[in-house]
This record gives sequence, structure tokens and C-alpha cells, in this order.
Amino acid sequence: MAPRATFTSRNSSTRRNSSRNNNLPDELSVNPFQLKNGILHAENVPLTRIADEFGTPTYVYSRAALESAYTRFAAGFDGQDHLVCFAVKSNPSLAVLNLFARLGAGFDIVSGGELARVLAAGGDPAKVVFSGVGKTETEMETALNAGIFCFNVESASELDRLNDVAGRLGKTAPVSLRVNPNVDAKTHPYISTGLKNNKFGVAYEDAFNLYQHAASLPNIAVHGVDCHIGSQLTELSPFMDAFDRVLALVDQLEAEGIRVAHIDLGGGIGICYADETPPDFAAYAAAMLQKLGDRKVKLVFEPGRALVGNAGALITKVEYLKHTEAKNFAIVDAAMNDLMRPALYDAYHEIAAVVPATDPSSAQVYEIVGPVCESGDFLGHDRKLALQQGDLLAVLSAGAYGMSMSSNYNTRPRAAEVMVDGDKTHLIRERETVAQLFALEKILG
Ligand SMILES: Cc1ncc(COP(=O)(O)O)c(C=O)c1O
Ligand SMILES: N[C@@H](CCCC[NH3+])C(=O)O
Repeated sequence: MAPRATFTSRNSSTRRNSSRNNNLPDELSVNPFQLKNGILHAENVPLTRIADEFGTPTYVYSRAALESAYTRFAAGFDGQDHLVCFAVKSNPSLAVLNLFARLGAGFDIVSGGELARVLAAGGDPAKVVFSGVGKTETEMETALNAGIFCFNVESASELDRLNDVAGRLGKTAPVSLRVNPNVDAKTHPYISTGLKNNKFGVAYEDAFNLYQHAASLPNIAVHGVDCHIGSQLTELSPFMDAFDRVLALVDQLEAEGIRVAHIDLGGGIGICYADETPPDFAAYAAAMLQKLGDRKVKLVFEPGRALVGNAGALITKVEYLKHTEAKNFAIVDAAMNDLMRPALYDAYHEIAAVVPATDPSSAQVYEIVGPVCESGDFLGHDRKLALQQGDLLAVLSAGAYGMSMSSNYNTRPRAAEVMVDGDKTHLIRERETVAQLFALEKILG
């Protein structure tokens, strides 16, 4: 897959970002990384300026793209009672969460740590849904005390524990059961969650009985039905199939007198990394609303990647070029610890020169690799680029599951994070120092 000359075909609807007047053309709010005067920019900031000011590797996010994605996603549900809960795991930066909170977003969390982040970022606990298969008692207590919107319960034993914890606190826990509809999400097996053999949720066949049990528990209030079938979905049909199964269950529950006030359809809409054509937000919303029909129920969504993925890039510098008999290597200063998606899923990220060579005839096919001592430490295979030592590269579509899955492997401080807003830059996370990496450690006395 050759890198494209322009960096387009991110989620395609180009409606104006109505959240605030950022004076950016619509196109730049949707595709913030564009070439101008021979330099790749984020909005109106040349990436060369970011590298000079903040060093490399650095994650860069576009405020306009983040806000535009949220606004376009939510706009599809205008007129329908709904709540968009951004999936924090995809990008837990306080600055990112704060932007979404200001737009009225809720949040999908999977740990007490994520709840703390949401609260620190100004998020409203009453708009938080708590997913995850392994909630601890302490996490349940904290979430009950914070007054979250709903627990997405993933097993019978979790339901009983939540009932006990709520009882101890003299509270009632609002609950959805996460049902596993056994639908093939048609995505990478590591990020498919809605099949029978996945650890997530409650088997569809068991859900009705478990709801009856939930309704009988003194400290549990059934509020909804939840379902999330996987991530990076590029087709509408699995969403539709899952929704069909969820609606059948909702009808069955209501017939039994168990009222369902909301349906949480999870996240999972994919983005364009290479040549995928994921469902357009408007088409996704229209299809969901059509299926919902005239049922009076709130819809909850948990999008992560679709709101942040294409709003971010990782800037890295070429440290060395190494030409061997078998391969050409561009050894860059970002590595699998900064962006592990290629190593973990063999995921493709477009990699573009920040200042493309004026004479592309010198281009060669490179392995783009990092300095980590693992053969799996690569960011891209077989990329045709005209490179020199010291050149800057931008690894695109890195706003989701990039920084959030980074590590300190090889005692590498994690990258800085910068938010671009028009022609301004904001350092939203400082680069870690090596001293910080072992500050909590002790040697024996
Ligand atoms: C329960 C839950 N909700 C939402 C998400 C967000 O998924 P995505 O980033 O694909 O929208 C995930 C991750 O797959 C998840 O596990
Ligand atoms: N980490 C994955 C997505 C996992 C979704 C979490 N349920 C990715 O980078 O694509």
C-alpha cells in the first residue's frame, strides 16, 4: 500500500464544526494533516516547528479534528435522546477528555484510573458508563460514590458483587448487562469482542435469565442493555445484526415488565488507515435510528477510535539509514513502545515525510524501524520514501491507541504530546524524563 500523496479519506462527512468558530476550513477540521508550501502541517502549524520546539518523538493532535469528529458523530442523533460516551482507553489525555467534556460528552471507562482522569478533566460522572470484565470492589465503590450513569456488567458474579457493594454503601447500582450477541465483527481477531469465545459480556442465551435475577436484587436497578462487538469495524452489517439481537432482548424484557430505559450500542466504528472505507457517521446514525423505530429509549454510544484516530500523528526523526543486502532500514527515534499497534496487530499506519523530497526519484523502499531490541519493533514495512538522516516523518492515524498503549520498554521515556489549535501549539503532556522512570524504585539496603 503506497502512501497517498494527500492525506484524505478520513471519516468522510464534511459538515461544519458547529461547536465553535475556529476559522478553519471544514476540510482541515476533518483532515488536519495537510501539505502546505512543501511541509506537512497540523492545522496551520508546520510539523517542523513542533519538532524544533518540543523534540521528537512527539504525538500531535488537532483540536479542530477532535471537536469536529465529536460534533459530527453526535449530530447524527439530533432529535433522538442520546449520550455519546467517549471511550477513554483510546486516548486518555486530560486535554482530550476536557475538550469532549466541554462539548457535553459522556465517557466510557474501564478502570478506576480512567474514572479519576475523567473527573480530573472536568467530565460529568452522571454521564459515565463503566465497562470491563474485572471491576474490583474498590472500583465499584468509587464509581457508586461518584454517581455514574451506568455499570455495564459483564458476568453473573460481577452482578452479585455489585449488589453487595451497593448494599454496603446504602446505594442502588444502575446496571446494563453487556450481552454478547455472537456476531462476527469482521475485524482483527485481537480486537473482536462479540463472539461466543471472547471473554466479554454475558452469553446472549443467558441474558434474559440474568436480567430476571438482576431485577430481583435489592441494590440493583436495571437501566439498560449494552453491547460492544469489537473495534475498527469497517462494515455496517455487524452493527445492524447486533442491534437486531439487542432489540429482540429488549422486547422480551419489556414483555416481562423489565423496563429498559437505554440501549448502549458500544463503540467500534473504524477509521481509514490505508484504504478502508468505514461507515460514514451519518449513515451509521441513520441506520441505527431506522432500526430503533419509534421505541422511546435513550441511545448510548461508546466511540473511541472514530473520534480521535485521525486527529493525531506521531512525529519522529530518522536517526540512521542502514542499507543491507536484503533491506534498507530507516531507524527512527520512535519505537514499538511509543506506538505498539504495528507490532501487536501488524497494523498499517501511513508514514509520510514531513518535508517531502523535491526529487522523488531518489526514493527507496524502507523498513521503518525503531531502536528497541526486538525484531517486531517496526512502524511500517516496505515504505517508498526519499530519505536522509535527520529527516522528520509523521506516522499518521495515531490518535487512537497510540500514546494510550505506550510503555517504557527499554527504559524509554514516553513521548511528549502537543495539541494544535489553529496556529497555536499547547504542550499537553511533557516528555518523560529517565529519572521519572525509576523514581518509584528502591535498591536493597
Ligand atoms: C466496551 C468498549 N466500548 C468502547 C470501545 C471503543 O472502541 P472503538 O475505539 O473501536 O470505538 C471499546 C474498545 O474496543 C470497548 O471495549
Ligand atoms: N487497542 C486496539 C483496540 C482495542 C479496543 C479495546 N477494546 C487497537 O489499537 O486497535
